[in-house]
Amino acid sequence: MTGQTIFRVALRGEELLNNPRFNKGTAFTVSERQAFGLVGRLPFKVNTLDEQCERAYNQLEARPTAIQKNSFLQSMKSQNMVLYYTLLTRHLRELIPIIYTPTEAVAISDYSHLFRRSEGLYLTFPDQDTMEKDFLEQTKGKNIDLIVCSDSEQILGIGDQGISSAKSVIYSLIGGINPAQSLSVVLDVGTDNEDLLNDHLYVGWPHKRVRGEDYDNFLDKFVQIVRKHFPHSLLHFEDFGVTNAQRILRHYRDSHAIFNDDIQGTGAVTLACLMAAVGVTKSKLSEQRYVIYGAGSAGLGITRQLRDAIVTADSMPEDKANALFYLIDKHGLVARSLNSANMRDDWKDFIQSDEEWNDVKRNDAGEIGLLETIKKVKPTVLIGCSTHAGAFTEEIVKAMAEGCERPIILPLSNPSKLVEVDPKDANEWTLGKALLATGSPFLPVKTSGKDYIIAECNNALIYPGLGFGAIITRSRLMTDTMIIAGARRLASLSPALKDPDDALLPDFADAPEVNFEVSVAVAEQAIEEGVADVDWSKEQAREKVRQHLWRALYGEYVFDENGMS
Ligand SMILES: NC(=O)C1=CN([C@@H]2O[C@H](COP(=O)(O)OP(=O)(O)OC[C@H]3O[C@@H](n4cnc5c(N)ncnc54)[C@H](O)[C@@H]3O)[C@@H](O)[C@H]2O)C=CC1
Ligand SMILES: CC(=O)C(=O)O
Ligand SMILES: [Mg+2]
Repeated sequence: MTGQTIFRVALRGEELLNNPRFNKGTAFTVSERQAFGLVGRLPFKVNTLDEQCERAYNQLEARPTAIQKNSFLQSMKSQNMVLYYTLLTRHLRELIPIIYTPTEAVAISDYSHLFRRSEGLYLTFPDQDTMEKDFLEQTKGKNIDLIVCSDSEQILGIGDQGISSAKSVIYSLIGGINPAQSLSVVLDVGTDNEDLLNDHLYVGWPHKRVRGEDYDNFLDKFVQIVRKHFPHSLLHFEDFGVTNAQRILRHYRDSHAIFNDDIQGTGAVTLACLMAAVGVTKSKLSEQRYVIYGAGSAGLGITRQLRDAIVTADSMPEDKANALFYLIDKHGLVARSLNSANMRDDWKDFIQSDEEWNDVKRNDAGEIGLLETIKKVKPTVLIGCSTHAGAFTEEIVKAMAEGCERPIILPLSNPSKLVEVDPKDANEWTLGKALLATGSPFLPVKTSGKDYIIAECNNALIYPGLGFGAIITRSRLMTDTMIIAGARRLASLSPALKDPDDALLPDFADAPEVNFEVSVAVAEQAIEEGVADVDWSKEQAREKVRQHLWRALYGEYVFDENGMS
């Protein structure tokens, strides 16, 4: 798209200025002001987008705290979308941590207090009888390609509303998905967070979380509405609780293009990160021993993703590949002896037999902890998805370093305050030997005078590209092989492949280019395996992705009463 693109717009006057999608503020030209009844509604000066960005950035900079900057940007999003996305694009590296992790976690945890304006669709349990009507009200006349929904149970480990819209922004900013063609949805089935239930300003449904059959029926109603009205859409699930995430993905993924970001997005970005790490250590994924600390949606998603990659790429039988993984959750090592109430069905492929662990110290409850596991297993890879801040202590990190030359340590819990180990400490304790990546952004660290860049292993580095690849090919499904194709492409862009001391993953400043490549890889794979519904070939994927990338540009408006509104 260029600045000359013409949009036929049906809105005039206040309505146009109040519509964030079409509002240009002081950038409306003189002729547009005349045609759209804006002459007296705007100050004299016509600004360029550059001038608007400069002013907005100065205002943003004047806000002293990250959360104030976040609120400012949130307001800007509801006033002028092009300006919002342009500003973010121009200051990507600086502003992603403001609109996404870690600051967004603060905004989400204070959602009801910071609330100014609704975004997307709110579907609430007691209103389920009108769900389809409410859905159609919101999507009338729209061509929706992407639906991002969350039931808010596991929002960045803190539990409140507001994540769907933040994840949608990343899709547009990094992935090039037109925000007019995406819909963010809050599925409000209550909350078990007592603080929220007792907060008279809480904007959600103040009720204990609905579970069991009632929950399943509510969710099913929503999924069937999506399938009926937007059969080619991608349905993105975000931050569902651990008892629902995997179950729901399994239930629906063979009938619609479903994507669970915490399971599959995190699995994919971590697979890419580890492909790069084993490139540095000149070994194979199948030659590692993995300890996964926190075996919930993300931890188990990563485990399965890695296991599947080992089975396909390294031709290892599945049971042998399963045996490379040691899961640890709240009750210690996942072993046969674990009390059945603390065991989860999803862990069944990775349960340790008790005989092998007879010689290992257990706590009073008979559980085996992380340190004991590391001492016995001598893992080469330690991944944290536990929300347990500081769990990787000096003793644990040093034990990792004793067991292998270059321990790969990925403390992935978000936001930053929940990280299992500060990368600076892990780097120091291992004298710079550890290969590190975190879930939230961290500054480079210096050990023995040398700078180490800490890669951000966050699903946002890959999910926009995975999604766009599926959308552009109108894929019926989001298959494992499409996800692996995206992960491989991401891994091939790792800076560490050129310089082993560089970051394991590309920088977020390069996220748009990286996701472009991921989209192409996913689109090629979707066509190759026959889940795509397009009449162009795999060879055309790169050009098609390029043509369809959305960019924030004003274009030129012509009034047309039958135009866009
Ligand atoms: N870097 C990234 O891209 C991503 C990071 N995450 C982060 O990972 C963390 C977990 O997220 P989800 O898997 O979605 O949550 P989840 O609730 O599905 O899983 C958390 C797991 O950790 C376990 N756990 C809790 N306390 C523990 C402890 N003290 N020791 C061992 N295990 C413990 C829980 O029982 C549960 O199985 C969050 O902080 C989240 O922000 C999640 C998705 C993506
Ligand atoms: C990144 C992400 O999806 C999470 O922390 O839940
Ligand atoms: Mg998440």
